[in-house]
Amino acid sequence: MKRTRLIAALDTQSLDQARHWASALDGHVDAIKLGMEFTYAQGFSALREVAGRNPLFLDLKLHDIPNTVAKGLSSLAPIGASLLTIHASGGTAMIAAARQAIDASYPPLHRPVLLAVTVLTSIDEAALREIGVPATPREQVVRLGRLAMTAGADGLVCSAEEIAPLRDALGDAPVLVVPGIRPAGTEANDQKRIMTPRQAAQAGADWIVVGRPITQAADPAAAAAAIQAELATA
Ligand SMILES: O=C(O)c1cc(=O)[nH]c(=O)n1[C@@H]1O[C@H](COP(=O)(O)O)[C@@H](O)[C@H]1O
Repeated sequence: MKRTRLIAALDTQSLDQARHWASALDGHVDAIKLGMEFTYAQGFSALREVAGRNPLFLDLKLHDIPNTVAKGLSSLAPIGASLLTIHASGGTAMIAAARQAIDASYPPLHRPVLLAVTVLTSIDEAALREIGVPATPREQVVRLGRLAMTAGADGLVCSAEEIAPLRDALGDAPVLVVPGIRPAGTEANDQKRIMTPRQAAQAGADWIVVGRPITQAADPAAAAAAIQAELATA
């Protein structure tokens, strides 16, 4: 069975903090995720420095009209990210424009994995209803996942609860990236749809994304190593 890989989400505004975490985690994680908190505070030039030799997951969750998303993605090409995010709820035209922009702007051997975020892991059924979506998270994730893959995404961001229904609906094709991961005994924080690293690996996640359970641990490297051990024995 394929190995589930670990992405550490380094959510901070501080360059020193991000550098410190990245160096402590070197060799313990398979990729580094930097998102809007870090990028808005430190700018794009700091991204590569922090990721170092690790693959960079640049998580900016683009969601706009198709032309703006396409041009935004082509502006990101020089950074050389390995994974990028857009919101699946931007719809077919936006996702197709993102696909075209990636194919046109990135060298074929260095194309990032284009991930469509389905339903955020901080959203539950009540929150979906509040925004006018009369579906369970699982139903909505499968609906958006199918739409996004048909429109040209390479993969999907979902919670571990939706891995099995997505595999049933779409097979092995989508790269599944799974946040909302909480090792046993850690705080949920603002996450609603959570599972342990082991559960996500057993369900078939390609990558798990872990932020605070690593970065807020007394020893982040030890926390990451413990998660890797859990993945290896899942
Ligand atoms: O796209 C993401 O990475 C993402 C999607 C999602 O649905 N939920 C989610 O938590 N994330 C990101 O994954 C990370 C989770 O962080 P922790 O909750 O601290 O483990 C954060 O950086 C979020 O921005």
